Amino acid sequence: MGYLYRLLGNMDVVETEKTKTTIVYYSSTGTNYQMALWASEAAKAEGSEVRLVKVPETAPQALIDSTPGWKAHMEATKDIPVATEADLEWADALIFSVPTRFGNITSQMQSFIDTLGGLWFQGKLSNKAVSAMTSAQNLHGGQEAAILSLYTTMYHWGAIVAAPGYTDAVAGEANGNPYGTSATVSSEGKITDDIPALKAAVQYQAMRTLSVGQALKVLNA
Ligand SMILES: Cc1cc2nc3c(=O)[nH]c(=O)nc-3n(C[C@H](O)[C@H](O)[C@H](O)COP(=O)(O)O)c2cc1C
Repeated sequence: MGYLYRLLGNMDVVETEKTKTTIVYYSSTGTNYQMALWASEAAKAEGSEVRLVKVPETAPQALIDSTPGWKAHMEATKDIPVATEADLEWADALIFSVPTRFGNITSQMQSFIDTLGGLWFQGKLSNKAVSAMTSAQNLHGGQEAAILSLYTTMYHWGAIVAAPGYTDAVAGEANGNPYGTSATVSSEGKITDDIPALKAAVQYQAMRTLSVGQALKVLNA
């Protein structure tokens, strides 16, 4: 009863305030950056305020410098802001995009997540709508495992996972991963999926996650 009263009492928040979406990504060769960018454009088109941020790079500079695609991507995205606790606290909806590495997320993303203990302890990561996207080289290279491992953390936060499922045809057409959009990349780092279908799936996932974030604003007001 108290919960319902609070919910209804805050309905004006849903009507009047823009949804805030933070898109957090890690990318070595540009795939997850591209997906994050598509999600950012889609969220803005839906009227959301958006922050597009990358997690800090932790790999040795010598390794990056010796890998041409990695080095070029770091240079091309040097002006993208680095993710902070404040970017996560600010948002109603969080979308993550991270490569699959050995069937898991990258250590760069995990390192950033491991700095969020204080925010979690204060309850500032709860009741946010979240979803995740990934890319991998192989068609069955661990995409689902990577996304699900990230969702384990989200459940600890008390976030609300707004995975695409099969709630729309476009979500199924790009690799059919119901947990989150997954791209397939060649060893040269080029996306081998049908780009319009992949982009449509990313756009749909972004729209769905921020819509859930908008609905959850009543819990966070
Ligand atoms: C150390 C390492 C581990 C990887 N592990 C996997 C894997 O388990 N499965 C897979 O299909 N691809 C794997 N890949 C390929 C990456 O998923 C691919 O490079 C990434 O999706 C590209 O994303 P980005 O362009 O955003 O960096 C691995 C790549 C590296 C460098």
